[in-house]
Amino acid sequence: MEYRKILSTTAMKKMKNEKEPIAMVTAYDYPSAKLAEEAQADIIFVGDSLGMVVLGYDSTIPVTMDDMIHHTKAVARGAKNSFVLTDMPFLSYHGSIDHTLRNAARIMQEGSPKAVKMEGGIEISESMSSCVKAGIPVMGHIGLTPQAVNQLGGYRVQGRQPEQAKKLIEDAKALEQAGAFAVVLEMVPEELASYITETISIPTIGIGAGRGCDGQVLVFHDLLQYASPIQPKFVKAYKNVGLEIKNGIEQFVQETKNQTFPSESHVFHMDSDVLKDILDV
Ligand SMILES: Nc1nc(=O)c2c([nH]1)NC[C@@H]1CN(c3ccc(C(=O)N[C@@H](CCC(=O)O)C(=O)O)cc3)CN21
Ligand SMILES: CC(C)C(=O)C(=O)O
Ligand SMILES: [Mg+2]
Repeated sequence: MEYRKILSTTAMKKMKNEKEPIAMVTAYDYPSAKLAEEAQADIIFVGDSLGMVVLGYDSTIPVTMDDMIHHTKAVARGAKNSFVLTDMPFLSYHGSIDHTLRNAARIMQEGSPKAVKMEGGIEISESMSSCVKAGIPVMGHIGLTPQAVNQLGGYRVQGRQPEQAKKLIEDAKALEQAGAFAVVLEMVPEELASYITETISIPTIGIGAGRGCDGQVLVFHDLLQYASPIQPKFVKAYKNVGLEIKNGIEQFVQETKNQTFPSESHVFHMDSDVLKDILDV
C-alpha cells in the first residue's frame, strides 16, 4: 500500500465545505482494518457495535473500556495510515469530568486512535468540551443513541415529533459549541438530517439519516453481510461475505470427510533413504 495522508479534522471540515462526501466504516480487528484502509475509507471506526457484531451481546451496553481498547489496538495495527476513531463505551463519559478524562486518556494512550466518539446531546456537552480542551478530537452522535436503548424503548427513528426534532437541532448546535469536529446522525428523518447539516458548520455523518448528510457510515458486518445479527432498513448489502465464508467451510468439512483434502499439493514428504533407515530399525 502506497503512502496515504491521514485525514485531519480540519480536512474533514474542508470536505464538508467542498461537498466531498466522507466515507466512514467500522472495523474491529486487524484484517477488517487493513481491508478498510486498502478500500480507502476516510475514517475507520471502532464502534461499540463490536459488542453486537463480534462479541454476540444483544446491545452495546455490556461493552467495556477494556473491550474498546483491545479492539482499537488491533485496528490501529491494521490501519496505520488511516484516521482511526473509537467509541467511548457505556457510561465511560458520564459522572465526573475527572472520570471522563481518565477514560478518554486511557483510550488515546492505550488504543492510540486519532479521536473518540460520544453519544448524546446537551447532557454530555460539558464532558465533550473537557476532552476537547485537553486536546482530544471528539465526534458527537445524536438521534438513535444505542447506549440509551432502554430509555428509547428500541432501535427506532428519532426526531419525527416536533419536540424531538427541536431537541435534535439544539443538541447538534450544542455539540458544535462544545467543540465536536463532526457528528453522527443515526436514524433521523432525511429532511431533519439535511436541515441540521445545513445549520451547523461541522460535518454530519449519517447512518439511516438520508442523502443530505456530509458523509455516511455503515457497520462492516452489515454492508458485507458478514453474519450480522441485524439488518436495518438503512443498510445496503454490497457483498455476501457470510455466504462465501459458510460455503468455504462447508467444502472443507465435506472434503475432509470424503478424504479429497489434503491432496498431494498440501503434504510434505521425506527422503526415501531416510525413511528406509527408520523402517528397517
Ligand atoms: N450490526 C449493527 N449495525 C448497526 O447499525 C448497529 C449495531 N449493529 N449496533 C449498534 C447500533 C444499533 N443499531 C440498530 C439496531 C437495530 C435497528 C433496527 O432494528 N431497525 C429496524 C426497525 C426500525 C423501526 O422500528 O423504526 C429497521 O428496519 O431499520 C436499527 C439500528 C445501529 N447500530
Ligand atoms: C452505528 C455507529 C455509528 C456506531 O456508533 C457503532 O457502530 O458503534
Ligand atoms: Mg456506537
